[in-house]
Amino acid sequence: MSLELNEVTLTYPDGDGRLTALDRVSLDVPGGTLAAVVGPSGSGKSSLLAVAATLIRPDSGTVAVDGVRVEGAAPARLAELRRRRIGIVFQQPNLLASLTAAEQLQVMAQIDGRPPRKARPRALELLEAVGLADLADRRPHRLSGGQRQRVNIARALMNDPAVLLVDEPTSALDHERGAAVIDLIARLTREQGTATVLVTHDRGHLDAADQVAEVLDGRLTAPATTG
Ligand SMILES: Nc1ncnc2c1ncn2[C@@H]1O[C@H](COP(=O)(O)OP(=O)(O)OP(=O)(O)O)[C@@H](O)[C@H]1O
Repeated sequence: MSLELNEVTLTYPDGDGRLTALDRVSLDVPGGTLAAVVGPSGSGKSSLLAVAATLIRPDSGTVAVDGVRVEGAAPARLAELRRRRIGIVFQQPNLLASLTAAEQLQVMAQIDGRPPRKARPRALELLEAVGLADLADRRPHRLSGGQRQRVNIARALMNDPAVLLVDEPTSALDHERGAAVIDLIARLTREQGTATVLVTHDRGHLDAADQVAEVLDGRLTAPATTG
């Protein structure tokens, strides 16, 4: 399990010219490793995650998810790669109001063509891993913000992804709950063996990371290994 970006450049149309959002960015995240990417607003963090998630194709450079090269892959192959090998945790949990916590996870199996009922044991196991074993049958309106974010994280792990991409998961949480969510992501990264990229603008969250890279104007500093 790994994520590798090599010399990735991404530009967007900008008036008559192009704006360079990522400038020859390289990042190598082995399985079981948490890489934090920090940087100010507009520096390119979301663009980096979108490229790693295979949602945007870069202008140049290569991306490999779990050893599978993304360039030139047919759209159907990319969709399968996203479904099976990539877990994404967005800032906002975006849970479905009518489903219980366990069902939010089971639906991921259904999307992947597997019977949701058979996926229930794995859903309950993951809810236990994120500390929500007792709340599996609650709907989102009866969960706190931190609990919803935990469901969101467990859901991203439902299809056993090789790569876990996490975008500012603590923006809606107070500092203490935010720190607990980051510690949880670090622990799950080790337990599940995912290659995890965590994007944050909050430097208070970096202790839990194995690598820290800073992005400034689309350029990434070489990741420093922490701890
Ligand atoms: N779809 C787009 N079209 C044109 N320009 C874009 C687009 N998306 C992002 N940009 C520009 O690319 C640059 C990088 O944006 P990006 O969203 O990746 O930064 P970010 O670090 O994630 O910012 P934030 O922390 O505010 O989310 C910015 O200058 C932004 O304005």
